[in-house]
Amino acid sequence: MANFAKERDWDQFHSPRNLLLALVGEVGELSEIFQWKGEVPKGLPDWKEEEKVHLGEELSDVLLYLVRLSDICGIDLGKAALRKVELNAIKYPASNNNNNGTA
Ligand SMILES: Nc1ccn([C@H]2C[C@H](O)[C@@H](COP(=O)(O)OP(=O)(O)OP(=O)(O)O)O2)c(=O)n1
Repeated sequence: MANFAKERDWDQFHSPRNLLLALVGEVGELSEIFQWKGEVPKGLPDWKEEEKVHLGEELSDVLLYLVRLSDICGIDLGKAALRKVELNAIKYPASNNNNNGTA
């Protein structure tokens, strides 16, 4: 993403705030795919191939803007995410199976 922006002289647009707004916009586009459908089964067995391709595109847009936002903010997202998984494991021990994550 850093190379992609540099090659197009887009660093000027990729400020933290702009990237956050772009990310939220793509989350909106992702939400539109599920809008009005009601609950859908895991694996989306009834979806057409083109709908799944579209879903993959919107998921990717969210991921790419998230990665770029993290980079531009000087956050090592891989490292931060692994640390967060460790923190989650401490907060929600596997032995405590009555805790569904809402407490
Ligand atoms: N200033 C920009 C514009 C685009 N992109 C990249 C990141 C996203 O992966 C994708 C977003 O492109 P679009 O804004 O064209 O959005 P869509 O692909 O969702 O197109 P549309 O909104 O027409 O569905 O391109 C980027 O990094 N910086």
